[in-house]
Amino acid sequence: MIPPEQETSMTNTPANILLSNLNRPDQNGSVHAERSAPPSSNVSPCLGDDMPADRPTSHRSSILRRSLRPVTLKFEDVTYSIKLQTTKGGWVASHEPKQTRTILNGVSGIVRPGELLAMLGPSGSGKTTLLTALSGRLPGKISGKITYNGQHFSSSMKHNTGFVTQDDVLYPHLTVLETLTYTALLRLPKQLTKEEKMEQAEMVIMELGLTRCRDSIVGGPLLRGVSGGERKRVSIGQEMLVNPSLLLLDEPTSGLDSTTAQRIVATLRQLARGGRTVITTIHQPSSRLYRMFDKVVVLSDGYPIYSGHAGRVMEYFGSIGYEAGFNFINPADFLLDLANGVGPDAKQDDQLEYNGRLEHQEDQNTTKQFLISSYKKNLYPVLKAEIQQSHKDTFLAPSRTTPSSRGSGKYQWTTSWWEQFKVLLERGLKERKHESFSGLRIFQVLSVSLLSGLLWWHSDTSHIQDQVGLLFFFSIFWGFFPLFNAIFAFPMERPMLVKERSSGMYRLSSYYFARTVGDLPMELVLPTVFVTVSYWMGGLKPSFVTFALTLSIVLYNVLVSQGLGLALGAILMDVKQGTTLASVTMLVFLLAGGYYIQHIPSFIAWLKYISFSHYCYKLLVGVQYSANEVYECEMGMHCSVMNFPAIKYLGLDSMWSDVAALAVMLVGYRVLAYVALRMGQPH
Ligand SMILES: Nc1ncnc2c1ncn2[C@@H]1O[C@H](COP(=O)(O)OP(=O)(O)OP(=O)(O)O)[C@@H](O)[C@H]1O
Repeated sequence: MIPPEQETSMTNTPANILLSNLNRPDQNGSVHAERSAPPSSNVSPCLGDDMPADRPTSHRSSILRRSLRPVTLKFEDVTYSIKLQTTKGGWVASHEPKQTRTILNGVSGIVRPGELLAMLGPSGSGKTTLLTALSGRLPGKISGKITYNGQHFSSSMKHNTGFVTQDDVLYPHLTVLETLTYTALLRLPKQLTKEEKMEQAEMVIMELGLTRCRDSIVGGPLLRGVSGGERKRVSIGQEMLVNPSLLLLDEPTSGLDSTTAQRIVATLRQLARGGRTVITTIHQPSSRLYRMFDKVVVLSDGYPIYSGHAGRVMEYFGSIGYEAGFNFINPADFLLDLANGVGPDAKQDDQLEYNGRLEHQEDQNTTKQFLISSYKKNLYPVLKAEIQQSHKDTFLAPSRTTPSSRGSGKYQWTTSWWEQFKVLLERGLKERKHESFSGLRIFQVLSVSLLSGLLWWHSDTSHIQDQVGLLFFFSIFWGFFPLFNAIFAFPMERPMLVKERSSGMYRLSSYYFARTVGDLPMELVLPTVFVTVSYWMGGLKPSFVTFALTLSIVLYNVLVSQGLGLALGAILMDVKQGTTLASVTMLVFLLAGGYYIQHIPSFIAWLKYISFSHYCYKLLVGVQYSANEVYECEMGMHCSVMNFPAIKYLGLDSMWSDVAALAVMLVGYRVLAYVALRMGQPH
């Protein structure tokens, strides 16, 4: 540790600057008092709420105020490459070796509890990739070393980490309070009562200044809800509920006005001051924002050009020959120019002719190369020594993490399976009630049922062909409708599922059951209404038992068809592909069902055995007509309905095997959907 009085007498070499920077926070990672001064409070968030920093200390009793398990994050020589997809050759697989692109190249740094680190760099420089790597969510192999209190990323660390993605993944129809309450119910430990969890959600709302919009819906691209800044704070609040020791945020200020952006960064700084380690990527911070950062990592094409104390950045670049001059009041502008290879004296592109621009490009590359090699020569050795020194410290003085938060021991879910199921079910019903009970859907079903009732108005066995047609229509309509609705379920929910599962919020099985059960009421109410209307209007057998059996068969068919839709959605995870495949499938089922064609060549007749509509149709006909029933086959002549060609072709014996075939499909499609979902999910 360098005594402060010596700092000023040291020569301004880059290495010394960094050494003094790295030693600035005290052993516990707490940062200087002047840094924790409250941010300016001249603007009020969420229509005038107070910011957390403006609150008197009596409000600071919340769990948000102090981190329970401080985390020191160190990353050393982090390098990450991806294999580029080659599109050459169109449909034919290319045999050329896949090209590799290095996105991160030897990035190092250290962030202690109480510090706010910002990652800066031009678009595409690798900020998000680095942030994702630090959150333990980057797929593929990362070389280098990332440690959390000297340990590798573990499942308990995952639950101690908050990750706020650039795009807010929130349910648009839930209110701010509902969003945070459901998150609290799912993420807070079972030792807390439901009331205590709800209280925590209220507290987060207060802490993040969302009180006045607590009952407003969150909204989204197609639905007006709270403002972008408020939405961002809801996302931060969701992570804050678990009081994470490590909080990572991807561009939390993008798209926001400078005042809101400042408010969000001020909140982050407050959170850091509570003993958390906070890391954020940021695009174009103003000088006001920049002053709130403790540390910065500057990336240029995936290479670091600076990693250290934010306040010493000008000194460092000055010491290697890049003085900011008068143009740069904002250090972030200066850093971004450097990361783009533009020195302070360089002419801007708009001041150059075409040829000049080409030369300018070369100059930029030379500048970048120089900055990268300066980093390697001057900053990297000191940073490495610092990281290794603190490795030793970690070894000598075990960190304050609780035993359960270390190591890779098996993680216990915060809530029971049943609790997760109940909360997810309730949340799903609330979020989708608008969609399920939408007037359009009800109109669609009611109008079709009335129309079919009118078209088949009081048909009787003398028009047996028409009656059988109505039963076939039941099987096809209630094959199509639930299938297409179910295809949307998982692809549309995927971002939410990935986000919540990545933070270990719930088991996949509890989500899956809650989702499928939640869809049932509407999936079953609509066909019930439909069958009731068209059955009695259409003049089918006036027997309550036959009606009840007909309804049960249609509902059974709905469940099977919904299962196929869920499976297609989960396998393809793409609505367009899913609906295309579903329409082909239903067309095949329609043609092979046994109504339109009764002389299908034997080599393709097996198609009907994979069609649930065929089984449904067969069962519907089977319950409608009994063996001793007759119909008028010719003028004055009566024949057994069992000899009616369409019914004879079906062969109404062995109806239990049809029920069994549908049961196999009912279970099989759902298991398939679950397996597909599990294979595509983070564990
Ligand atoms: N899976 C991937 N496939 C192809 N390219 C990728 C992939 N992931 C990242 N990249 C590329 O890596 C580079 C860094 O991406 P990253 O998103 O980390 O940049 P960024 O600095 O966060 O950019 P921005 O500020 O625009 O969000 C980009 O050029 C991006 O196109």
